[in-house]
Amino acid sequence: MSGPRPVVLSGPSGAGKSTLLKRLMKEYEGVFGFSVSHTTRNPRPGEEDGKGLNCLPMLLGATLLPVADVLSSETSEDYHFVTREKMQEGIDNGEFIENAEFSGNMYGTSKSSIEDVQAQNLICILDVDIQGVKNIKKTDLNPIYISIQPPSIEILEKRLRDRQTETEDSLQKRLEAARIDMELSEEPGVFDMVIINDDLEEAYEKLRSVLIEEIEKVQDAKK
Ligand SMILES: Nc1ncnc2c1ncn2[C@@H]1O[C@H](COP(=O)(O)OP(=O)(O)OP(=O)(O)O)[C@@H](O)[C@H]1O
Ligand SMILES: Nc1nc2c(ncn2[C@@H]2O[C@H](COP(=O)(O)O)[C@@H](O)[C@H]2O)c(=O)[nH]1
Repeated sequence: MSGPRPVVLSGPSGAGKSTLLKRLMKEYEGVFGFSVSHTTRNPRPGEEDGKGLNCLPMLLGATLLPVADVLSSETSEDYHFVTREKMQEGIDNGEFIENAEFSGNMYGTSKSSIEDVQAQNLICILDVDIQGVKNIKKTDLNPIYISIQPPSIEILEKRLRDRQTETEDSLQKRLEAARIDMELSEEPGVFDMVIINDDLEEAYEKLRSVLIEEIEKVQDAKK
């Protein structure tokens, strides 16, 4: 796959990946494109099918999505919402670069979601769980791996509860997955950078600084 080096953002659900991403993509318009994943989970209020944070208006099927609409979305990085049958069919047909079961639902990155972004010479951002990280490491994608971590499991729980997107069952599953994720993120060599998202400004600056070289390459290529 060609184009600028992709970026994999991982970390527990509720750690703040979407919040940081949204800000990054707003500051660097025309530099990043979001790889829109598939999932079998139900859409949250405000989420739309197939809407990704792309800094150019994005042609998805017949729908041209204005940047302003995408940036105003609370959750910001929507999915292709599909049934288990449809998702399994795509996996069996080799359409996915990686897929995983998370909190009782299937999630996966299709090859075409990455290719669509790379075709525009944008930095492709993938937001995946730790299983996705492990599976992407077996491919030739060669992304920059960044983990966003919460300051503690207690703060993570509060953020997830305050977000009001999860049932109690889903919240408990996410916290369980978060404990594993937090441990694995400490293993040397898994991530190029681990960012503790305590103070949002500080976390954002760290994210920006680790990506600035790649961002400038894309900006220079556009000149
Ligand atoms: N530094 C921070 N301080 C306080 N609250 C934060 C901070 N960063 C994010 N939040 C809040 O925490 C909640 C979870 O953040 P966000 O939705 O960005 O997490 P996420 O990692 O993208 O989760 P998921 O993987 O489930 O999509 C949001 O309500 C967000 O506003
Ligand atoms: N392995 C993959 N994980 C993914 C993908 N898309 C999202 N995710 C991760 O799922 C959880 C939950 O997301 P939510 O939107 O339901 O809160 C979160 O950790 C994401 O990083 C994917 O394509 N593959």
